[in-house]
Amino acid sequence: MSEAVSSPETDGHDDSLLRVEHLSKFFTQGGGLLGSLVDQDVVKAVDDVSFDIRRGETLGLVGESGCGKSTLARTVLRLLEPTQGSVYFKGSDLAAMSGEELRTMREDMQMIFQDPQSSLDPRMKVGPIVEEPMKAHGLYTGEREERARMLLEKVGLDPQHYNRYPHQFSGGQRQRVNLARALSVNPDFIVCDEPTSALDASIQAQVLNTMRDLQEEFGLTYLFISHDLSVIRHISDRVAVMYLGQLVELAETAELFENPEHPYTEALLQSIPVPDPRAGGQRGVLEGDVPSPIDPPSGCRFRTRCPKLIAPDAYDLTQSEWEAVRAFTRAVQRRTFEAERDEKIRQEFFPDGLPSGEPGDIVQEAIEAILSDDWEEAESHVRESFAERSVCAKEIPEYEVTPEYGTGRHYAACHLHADSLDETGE
Ligand SMILES: Nc1ncnc2c1ncn2[C@@H]1O[C@H](COP(=O)(O)OP(=O)(O)OP(=O)(O)O)[C@@H](O)[C@H]1O
Repeated sequence: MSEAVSSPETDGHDDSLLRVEHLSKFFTQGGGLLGSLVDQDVVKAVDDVSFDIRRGETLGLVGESGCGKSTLARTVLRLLEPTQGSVYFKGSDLAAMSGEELRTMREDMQMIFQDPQSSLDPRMKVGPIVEEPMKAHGLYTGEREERARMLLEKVGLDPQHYNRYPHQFSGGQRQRVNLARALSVNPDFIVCDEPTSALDASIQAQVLNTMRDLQEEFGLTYLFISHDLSVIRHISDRVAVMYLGQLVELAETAELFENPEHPYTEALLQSIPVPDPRAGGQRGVLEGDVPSPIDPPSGCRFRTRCPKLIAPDAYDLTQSEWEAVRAFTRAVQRRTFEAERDEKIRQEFFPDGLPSGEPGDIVQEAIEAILSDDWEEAESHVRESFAERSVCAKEIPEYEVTPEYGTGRHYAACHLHADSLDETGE
């Protein structure tokens, strides 16, 4: 099992601006009539996440809705108290900071949200909106208006717009106002949470380009969150992929897109809509629902949806036998076929015959349970006998693989890389 240093990219680069170590954020919800602790559910929104962000880079964070991206961002900024773990910003542990120290540090860490409409006070003119953080931090006294006008121009607006109200701007322009506002206190680090998701594609590209120009001019470092892989590819130097509260892959952008090493990343990439569907782009490769973060799967969290689940060592199955067993197991779990004759089920899933020995007996018993309409029995039998005996269910994967593109490190949390030379945690 890996140790603290083994998680992705936490090897303390000298140029790290931010280092996140084993960070977790759990929420408790529910509770019985008497609010008893026993009945409360613990939502593991972020669970043991480690990475670093280097000065001047953009780290993209991508994953499906609900995987914990926003919670991670807020916990990194300590807008939410971490349940466990540490965040080092410029080498200092944010958790150990007092109120005043944290306040000063916050000047350097700003956040931009998705919906520019709701984050701008409709009753305030944009000039004072941009000046607000300067006031709050007691900065640039006597020169705030001048600075606000300068920043409006830098983000691509007219300095004369200083006296306009938010409703007089388009969505893209409002997001530019937000950018100016975030920049007003001269931060080093900006967390951008889906900043362009509410915008049309062409406007989105313009705002992203402005963000890149500003990054260069002001020496900014971004953590850029999006569920949209094309946006992530456009803006990021490195990309972290998140699934069910954990990072599953982290690599330089070209490496991640050209050489994805985690089945979840592969599935995400294959589900990007292709401009011409007749060109043969695959769709719908991500089967099934994301499990609940209250009771996530053991071992690899993606295993319950993984098309590459590894065969249990306990059985001596050929690759094609295992593929048939795996397809049967998934179909039983999802009840995607009719309970008809024994022969018909065998024909559909095992046209070359059942595997010999114990695995074959298990499949036969599951088929019999299905024919007696006891799907639950069949489901638990195949789950306990196959899925839960896989290394994917038994061990948490943490590996480093050799990159094909670039020179950066490539972290891939998948047991398929157990043979990889650079296994972490040794
Ligand atoms: N305050 C809270 N109390 C309980 N559960 C929460 C709370 N905030 C978030 N969650 C849960 O934590 C998980 C992660 O949510 P989060 O909003 O961080 O995901 P996300 O990846 O940012 O999703 P989206 O892209 O939809 O914003 C979800 O299951 C969510 O329901």
